[in-house]
Amino acid sequence: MGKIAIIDDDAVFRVLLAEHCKQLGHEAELAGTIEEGRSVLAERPFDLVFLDVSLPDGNGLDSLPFIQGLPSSPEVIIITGMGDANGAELAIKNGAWDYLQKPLARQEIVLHIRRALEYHEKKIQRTAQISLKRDEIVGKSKAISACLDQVAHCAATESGVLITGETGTGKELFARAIHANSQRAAGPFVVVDCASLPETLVESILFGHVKGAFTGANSDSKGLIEQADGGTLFLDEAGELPLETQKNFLRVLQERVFRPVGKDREQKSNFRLIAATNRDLPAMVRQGQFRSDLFFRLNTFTIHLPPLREREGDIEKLVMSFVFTICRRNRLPIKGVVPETLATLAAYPWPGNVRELENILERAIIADPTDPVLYPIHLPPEIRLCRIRTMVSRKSDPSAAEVSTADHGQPPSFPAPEPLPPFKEYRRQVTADLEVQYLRRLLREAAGDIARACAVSGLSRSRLYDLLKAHGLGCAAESRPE
Ligand SMILES: Nc1ncnc2c1ncn2[C@@H]1O[C@H](COP(=O)(O)OP(=O)(O)OP(=O)(O)O)[C@@H](O)[C@H]1O
Repeated sequence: MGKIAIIDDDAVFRVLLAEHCKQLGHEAELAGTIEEGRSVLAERPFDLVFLDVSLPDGNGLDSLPFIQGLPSSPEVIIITGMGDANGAELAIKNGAWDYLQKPLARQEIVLHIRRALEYHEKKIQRTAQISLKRDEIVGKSKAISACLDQVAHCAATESGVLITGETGTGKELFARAIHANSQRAAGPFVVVDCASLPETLVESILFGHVKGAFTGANSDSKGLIEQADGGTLFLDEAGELPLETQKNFLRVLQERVFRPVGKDREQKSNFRLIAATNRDLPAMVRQGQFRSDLFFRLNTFTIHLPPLREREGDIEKLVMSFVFTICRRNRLPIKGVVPETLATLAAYPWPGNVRELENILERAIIADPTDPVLYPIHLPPEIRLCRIRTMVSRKSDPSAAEVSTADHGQPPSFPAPEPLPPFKEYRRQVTADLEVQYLRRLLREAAGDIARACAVSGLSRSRLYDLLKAHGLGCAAESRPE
């Protein structure tokens, strides 16, 4: 017996659909708005959700990520009264089970319910069977958990996988996780970096060559495709594959045979293909830069890795993990990280994603290896200024702050987007923030000894007290000597 939720503002349709569900032996819960639907779904686990697109309080499609992020991971069937090809495409791309248009015949509904529930049951069993090895993948956000579910699903199959996502989001890491959790784990994982294949040697690198095939071929050489026999071939930056090589590669994918340069016989290689790209392959297909037949071969199952700025709560976990490994690697005591540093890192949009975060932390740690704590002052100015900019714009216009933190992955650029605060206010905020950071570090290094703090900073005692008072730091104001 399945548990089905129906979210639709058409009361007659809702009740009729619920009747059909009950006749099939399933339970049905009803909701007429997105808000009602969310509270129904939050109360207990569901296997299947019928979701209307136009609801009185918004577009049902916007709730897809919420529904798919639920622990029971229900299948979703989108229903609508109006034909909406774009909405249908969006729904399917976002993992909806199907997209149906009213009016619906009973038989059609019955078939969809049966299929979706069958699939859901198998999915749950499979996920329970696979306990994913994910040692190196840090993060627990809904967005990344959904990707890990897909990794578990792919690892249990032999199908090709296309991993998409911005640079540095972890495409290779996820490809390795699929391999490590698959039946081919004991076999090789061979990386083809399509972006750095020298044009004249592409065939030889991929397919291998025999001795004497060309000038400089002094011995037989195995190509990457042969090396991947029994394991996984990872085609990194697949969008960079030259058109001529795409044609040859297609044949290898269709038949799993290849011919080394200079050899007259074809050879077989039993490999599983995983490809990755940060390019928009469908657009490249439209522009004639990527073969559509190859694209359809690669695109059997797609995992889209979200950018770091969309993984809520993961930055903190990644920072802790990287600080630990970087300190270990450099034989340093493990540094502490103050909340202000985490807040500063969380406010930055990370166009280079996890790789950029790792590099920034490495630089920050190495730059001041003796300090046992990582403060915002250790971070590059563009990252610190990003948070300050957000705080300033939030003060001058609360709605503008939302916009500036989302920032769509663009590196921070100045001048800041509208509304720009008056220069004086902006400068005051920036200066105040830097002063606070400086004073905190000064007090810590001087271990609270004001005379020492004055000596280190070059500030007079009264100026130091004024600054501490202005920023509300410690009880210095009360203990100030007259
Ligand atoms: N979730 C994660 N947890 C821990 N480390 C991660 C995570 N995601 C990425 N990394 C690390 O970030 C770096 C970049 O990852 P990776 O090379 O897999 O990204 P990519 O998407 O393939 O990048 P590109 O598109 O530039 O090739 C690696 O050092 C990887 O270990």
